[in-house]
Amino acid sequence: MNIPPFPDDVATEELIVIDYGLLVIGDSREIGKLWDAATMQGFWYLRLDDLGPSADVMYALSHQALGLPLAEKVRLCSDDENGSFGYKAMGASAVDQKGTTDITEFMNISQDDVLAYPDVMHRSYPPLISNAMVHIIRPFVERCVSINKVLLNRLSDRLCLPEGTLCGKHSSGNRSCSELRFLRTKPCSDGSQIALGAHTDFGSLSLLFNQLGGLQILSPADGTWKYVKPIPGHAICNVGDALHIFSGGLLKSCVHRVMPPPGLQAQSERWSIAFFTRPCDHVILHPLVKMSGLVAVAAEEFPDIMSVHSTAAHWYTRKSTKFAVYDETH
Ligand SMILES: O=C(O)CCC(=O)C(=O)O
Ligand SMILES: [Fe+2]
Repeated sequence: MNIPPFPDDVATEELIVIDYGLLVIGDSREIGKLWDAATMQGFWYLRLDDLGPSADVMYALSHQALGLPLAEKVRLCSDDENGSFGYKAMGASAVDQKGTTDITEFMNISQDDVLAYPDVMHRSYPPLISNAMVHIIRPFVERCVSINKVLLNRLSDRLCLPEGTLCGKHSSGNRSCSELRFLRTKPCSDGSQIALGAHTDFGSLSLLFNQLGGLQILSPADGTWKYVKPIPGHAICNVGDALHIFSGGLLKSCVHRVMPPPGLQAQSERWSIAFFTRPCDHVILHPLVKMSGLVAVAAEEFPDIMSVHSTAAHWYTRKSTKFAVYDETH
């Protein structure tokens, strides 16, 4: 794809760049950078040397999946118990108090369904997707799972939690709301139209693969919206609510949204791929104060977090319902 340049005259957030290979080998300086990013902005770039080919194949698949006729996609509207997996049409959620609706459609594919294929854990998918499960989707999902495991282990250690604590809350084999998402935003002549409303991510860690701008974060430094510029070869990573809660508020789940791509990019359709790692459904979201003195001290400052005591599945359902109707607190 010929990608028009990201403009240099829009407010853009500088994110810390972290090299995934150095995290894998336990480089202490890189782990320190991950800690700084996760505790300050909650967002960072993750440099992945071999991102290119698998992401390209996934973009092609996302074009085919969201290119299915609308009637077929509508038949895939989420009907699972947590209301997540399957299709979300453009306009299904409100982006402001007036009830203006979003202009982004999704196809969500459950991690459990991908890893268990051909068994079905939550729902089935159209042949276009199921035929790609083994050779295209599963290797990509397995790679995302292993990246997020490395990130969870490094963060778990820095939180002074017993070894493997965070990964243990995400063990595959138990049902979870973890999912792969394909997103498409149609070109929009109104640059002020919010494409996907402000939210924090509901799970633990999100990996985003973007080619065009449009993602904005509410900058923790000054509370204004700033674009995140996509960098080839890098995923954009962020902390979600579950890690914010487990860590007693130390790890930041930053508010973000999607706007139409800026500048010359506005003419293009925006495609994006996201992978969300979420705790297993039965896991209780609560600060891990008994497992880490660091978390216990941090949590004292956040009474709101101390009062959270919800399963991951319930948190997900409650947040996605709020997201659909617009609620300033989501
Ligand atoms: O498309 C993007 O860049 C972000 C999407 C997002 O924030 C989400 O799906 O939760
Ligand atoms: Fe998000």
